[in-house]
Amino acid sequence: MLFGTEILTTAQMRAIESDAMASGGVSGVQLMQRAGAAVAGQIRLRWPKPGRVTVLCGPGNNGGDGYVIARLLARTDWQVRVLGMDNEPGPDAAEMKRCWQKAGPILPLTRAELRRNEADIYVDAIFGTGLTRPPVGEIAEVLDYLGGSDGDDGHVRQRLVTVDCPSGLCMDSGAFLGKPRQPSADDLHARLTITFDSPKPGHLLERGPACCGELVVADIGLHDWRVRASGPEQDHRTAHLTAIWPRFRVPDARRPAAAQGIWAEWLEKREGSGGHKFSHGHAMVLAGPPGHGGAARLAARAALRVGAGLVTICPPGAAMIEHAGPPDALMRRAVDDATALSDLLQDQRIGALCIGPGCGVERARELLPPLLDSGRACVLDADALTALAAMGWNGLHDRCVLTPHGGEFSRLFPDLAERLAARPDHGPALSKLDATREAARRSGAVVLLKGPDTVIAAPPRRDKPNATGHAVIHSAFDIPWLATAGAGDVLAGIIAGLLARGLTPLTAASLGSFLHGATARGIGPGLIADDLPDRIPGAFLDLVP
Ligand SMILES: NC(=O)C1=CN([C@@H]2O[C@H](COP(=O)(O)OP(=O)(O)OC[C@H]3O[C@@H](n4cnc5c(N)ncnc54)[C@H](O)[C@@H]3O)[C@@H](O)[C@H]2O)[C@@H](O)CC1
Ligand SMILES: [K+]
Repeated sequence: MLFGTEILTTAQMRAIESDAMASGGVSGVQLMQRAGAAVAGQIRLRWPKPGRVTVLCGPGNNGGDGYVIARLLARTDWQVRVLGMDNEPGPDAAEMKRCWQKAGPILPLTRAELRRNEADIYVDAIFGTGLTRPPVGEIAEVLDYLGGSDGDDGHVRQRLVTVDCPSGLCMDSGAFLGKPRQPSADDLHARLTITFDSPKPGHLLERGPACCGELVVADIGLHDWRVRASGPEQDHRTAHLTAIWPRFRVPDARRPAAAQGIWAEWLEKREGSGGHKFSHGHAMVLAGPPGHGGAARLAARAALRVGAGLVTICPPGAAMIEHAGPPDALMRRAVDDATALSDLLQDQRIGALCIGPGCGVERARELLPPLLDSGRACVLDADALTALAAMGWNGLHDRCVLTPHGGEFSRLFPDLAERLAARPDHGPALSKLDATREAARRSGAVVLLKGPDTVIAAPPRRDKPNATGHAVIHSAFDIPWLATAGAGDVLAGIIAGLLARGLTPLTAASLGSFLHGATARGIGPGLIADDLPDRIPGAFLDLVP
């Protein structure tokens, strides 16, 4: 099992809220008051001197939160203007609206009204998890204004606090409904977003991280119902979705840092597991023809650095000379063809293989059948993925980890990539998470779709083919310098090394992705892939609590 912060889809969040309310343990109004109080509290924490705030309230419960925020800020000497809609919301929001109306008026939610008076802070409580279609008309104009389409880019951005998410953002996918999926200059950017109970996928994927600004996850007392909903008998409902993201604030008890110590334990070489090098696993990296050895060597070095007991690099005989240099700890063995690989794999101590980096597509195509037949844990990257796109899924199994970047993913799963790139016209939009899960289901392998929002998905369990497998989002928007030649080869090697050490494929891929990111964070801008393997030990040390 992997440790991180649990994420909830919007459907899961709604189900937990319904359970909580149905139990009689908490009412909808109480939840709304806690949500509003959490946002008002964050505003007062960051802007201790009361000023002018404009609260924009939408037609549903997100708007209900807005009315609570307005009331609480008005009590603490803020000058509050509320812009709202002339509609009758659900009972909880209606009650909060009436409470606000005892304190002040509701002005029309229009761009003209919004522009009439400048504010120190704008609170976007227009849409949250209930967004189902692209905003249009007057609301779209209000959102465009907040996004800076008047040419005053950054004018509102630094003063925008969003409730649950920037309105228009689909919280399941991180896409803006009705807009292209690429970044756009008038996307709504917040300085601060406060969400409730758990992050949602849209906070971590696509436009979410850039547009939410700082994300605070506020506890509104749903813990007991979330835990119940993720129990083993309910596992179709929640859990199965984990975030690894070092930059957002969650209630103390759920900090990923608490889990990092457990990871460190897994990585530590211990007496109890046997002092012999073979007891820490033997990984093999299949290298390619002369002139292409660098990528495989990066992978092999990384596999050594994550603690595999032995790592052997296996180029064709003609390329052996290229691998004569350091590291001296690396073993070398020629593998010329499929027969040679089959023979070598008779050695049961070889626990994991990495194929793809610098391998050459033809060679990968030749070596894949015996490798897959052996049933060994393996990482298929780069040229192996190109070979696989032509060969189909035959022979793949749940000990395989596929590590495509976006381009490789679209060669392997063209229909999914096409749907993922399409402009979403209703919510929830197909997410990178959905697409990666579907890819894992189709291929029967663990799929790691790379990006600043890496998604790792396991295939469904054999005994539950219709359930979704566990998935992990590793958010790395803060380390753009990791997008550099060879970084993917290092990641493939890290995962192969962790597989050799006996970690499950999903854990090896997720922890590998985390270690890769943590190492890059420690290096900073200017990083080249060669720097990464040798800095992995430093990242290990940081894991120790
Ligand atoms: N359910 C609960 O108990 C809680 C909900 N909370 C808040 O409630 C929010 C969810 O509330 P809702 O489910 O009411 O959803 P929203 O408040 O996000 O909005 C839903 C309303 O907007 C309409 N709508 C959707 N897309 C539209 C569009 N493009 N143009 C115009 N109208 C559109 C829907 O038909 C619905 O009436 C959360 O994001 C959170 O802020 C919090 O108060 C915590 C407790
Ligand atoms: K909002």
